[in-house]
Amino acid sequence: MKYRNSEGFSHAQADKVGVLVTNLGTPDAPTKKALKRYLKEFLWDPRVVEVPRLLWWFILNLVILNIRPARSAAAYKTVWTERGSPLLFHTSDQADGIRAALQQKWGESVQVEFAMRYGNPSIDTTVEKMLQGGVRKLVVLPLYPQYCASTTASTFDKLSQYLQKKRWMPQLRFVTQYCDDDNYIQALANKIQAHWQAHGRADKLVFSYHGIPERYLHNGDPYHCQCFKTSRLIAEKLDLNQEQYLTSFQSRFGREEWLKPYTDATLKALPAEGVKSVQVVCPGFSADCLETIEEIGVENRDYFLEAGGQRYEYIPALNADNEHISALVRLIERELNDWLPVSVDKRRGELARRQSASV
Ligand SMILES: C=CC1=C(C)c2cc3[nH]c(cc4nc(cc5[nH]c(cc1n2)c(C)c5CCC(=O)O)C(CCC(=O)O)=C4C)c(C)c3C=C
Ligand SMILES: [Fe+2]
Ligand SMILES: [Fe+2]
Repeated sequence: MKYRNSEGFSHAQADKVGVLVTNLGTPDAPTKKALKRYLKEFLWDPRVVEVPRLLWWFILNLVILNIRPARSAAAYKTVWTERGSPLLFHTSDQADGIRAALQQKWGESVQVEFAMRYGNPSIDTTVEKMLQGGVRKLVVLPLYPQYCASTTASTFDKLSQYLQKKRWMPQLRFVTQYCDDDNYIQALANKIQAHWQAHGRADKLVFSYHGIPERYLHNGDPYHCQCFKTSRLIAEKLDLNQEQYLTSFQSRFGREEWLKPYTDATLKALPAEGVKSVQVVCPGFSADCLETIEEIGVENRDYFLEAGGQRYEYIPALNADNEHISALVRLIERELNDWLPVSVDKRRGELARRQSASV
């Protein structure tokens, strides 16, 4: 059979609205074997590495997958927790927070789940579960504030590949970016301000984003512009002038040129320019993960201090902070509003009004 049927479908089942939040994905364990599986899936995605397939097959399978898994596993071991990978448990907590807020308003008519683009829980199994549960309308929010083909569009590819196999696909809304969403910007500005209150200010605030090959920018990817926009909007909220902050790009991979300035080179150069203290924040990462905890929290700290810097602080990601959850909920509600019946709150209010009118 070509298409997958909706097994167990009953005409009496109530329709639901689904909310799927996604992130990149992470290995199942900090081991060489798990890393090999994860990196193979991730780096074989043509949205991530835009290199002719045959050439890339040889480089990936004969070189990278023989070297990188052991190195990456060692790095993942340093950030692994009792709850597993930080990216996984933060995303799970975010979904819990969003579910609690939405179900308080709309009850069981909303189903909230999270999934990962690579690895587990997969988009396929999660969406299948939602459709089985009666979800007929689906909002997808990839937790990438800035649009990038390598992340956002790749998530859409994976979802649509799955839906292509389904007989009955849901009505779909897909959030492609929220780099300038006022609630997200405000949440980040407040997080920085709270850090200043606890620790004082530094000479410079560094906004560090995950990099991509510079070639992708020249081919029309808006990611670079959206990163600069996010930095500018946060800086405006904080009343910072151009001397007080900068934007840079981290996590380079491979030999070609990536977006510049590079975070590591910048942090190595700043002390010689008289910048002795920095605070680094990563607005593109909605959850702390290997790239923030280890690369920014440890590796880049060493570069800065070894180059003569005196004080280095990493300001954590928004993770499952209340303000982040409310910002994401408001983002989702914008997509949901005309899909849902009157909310439980409104219904309760209406009932109370009717009861008091009849007394
Ligand atoms: C060609 C390679 C890569 C591109 C392009 C890329 C873009 C990109 N990635 C993120 C977010 C994350 N990346 C993470 C890890 C990670 N990224 C790459 C490579 C590319 N990323 C690799 C090989 C890895 C694995 C780690 C390693 O081996 O060094 C993570 C962390 C995942 C975790 O488990 O903690 C995130 C998050 C964005 C936003 C992005 C483009 C904008
Ligand atoms: Fe990455
Ligand atoms: Fe740009």
